[in-house]
Amino acid sequence: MAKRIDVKDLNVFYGDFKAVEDVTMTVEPRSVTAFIGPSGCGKSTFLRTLNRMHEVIPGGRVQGSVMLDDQDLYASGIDPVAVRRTVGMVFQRPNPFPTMTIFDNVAAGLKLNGMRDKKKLTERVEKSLRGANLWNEVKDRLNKPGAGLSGGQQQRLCIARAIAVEPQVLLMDEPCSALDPISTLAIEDLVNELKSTYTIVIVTHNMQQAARVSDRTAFFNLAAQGKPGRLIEMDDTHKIFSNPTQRATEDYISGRFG
Ligand SMILES: Nc1ncnc2c1ncn2[C@@H]1O[C@H](COP(=O)(O)OP(=O)(O)OP(=O)(O)O)[C@@H](O)[C@H]1O
Repeated sequence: MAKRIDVKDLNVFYGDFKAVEDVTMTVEPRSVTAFIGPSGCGKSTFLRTLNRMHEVIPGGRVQGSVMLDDQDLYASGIDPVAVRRTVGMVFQRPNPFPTMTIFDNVAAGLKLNGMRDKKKLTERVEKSLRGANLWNEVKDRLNKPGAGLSGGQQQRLCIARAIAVEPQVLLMDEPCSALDPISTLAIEDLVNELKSTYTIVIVTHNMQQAARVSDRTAFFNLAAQGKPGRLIEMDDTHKIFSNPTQRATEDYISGRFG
């Protein structure tokens, strides 16, 4: 199910402003790739190009190609909504649909895709909640609002919602930044489990988190204020954190800037 992502010569714009320049990278299936780098270097912007979410921002456009296995996501005739189904996303702040029940939060995407059979819906909701390590905590209150859960539970609910529609890739944009350390560890454990099924890309400001959860790490940086962000170095995570090739990477991971 998991897919490989091949990005080639990607430039990303907001109107006339080039936010990210010339990124070429490969993300391997069934692995976790972390994006790190100082604030404003374009990690989130670049992440959103991987499921065509960038273009929902007025003026948002890209040049270059993003291949999911052998399909070019930006080829003419590709439906961006179908892309977002295949490449799911989890955001910084848990954002369950506040008035919906826990069950309906997970079932929403399935219903949108036309699944009506109650038994099938129930099975898929349970499977997704189990997959997100939330089932045991919520199985007795599926009909209560999602907004009544703790922050960490809400984020796992959002992960359950994302995996319910069976995506092949999961993009996570600082998924733990609003969570306490215990919930953060729960999400990290979950990421570790999910990578046997999905290709996962995670943006994080937390170096220890990148070192703990990822197989590969990509370091982005700005050449200067007002210049576009660039991919400086991408390698196995242990190599990036122990013996990076680029001076800027070493300075960043050792806390000398950023
Ligand atoms: N909606 C937008 N319209 C115009 N410019 C934007 C928009 N969103 C982001 N930018 C700009 O694009 C550049 C990259 O921003 P982005 O949020 O991708 O960086 P980031 O590395 O994810 O930062 P952070 O770590 O602080 O979240 C920045 O210069 C930012 O000001």
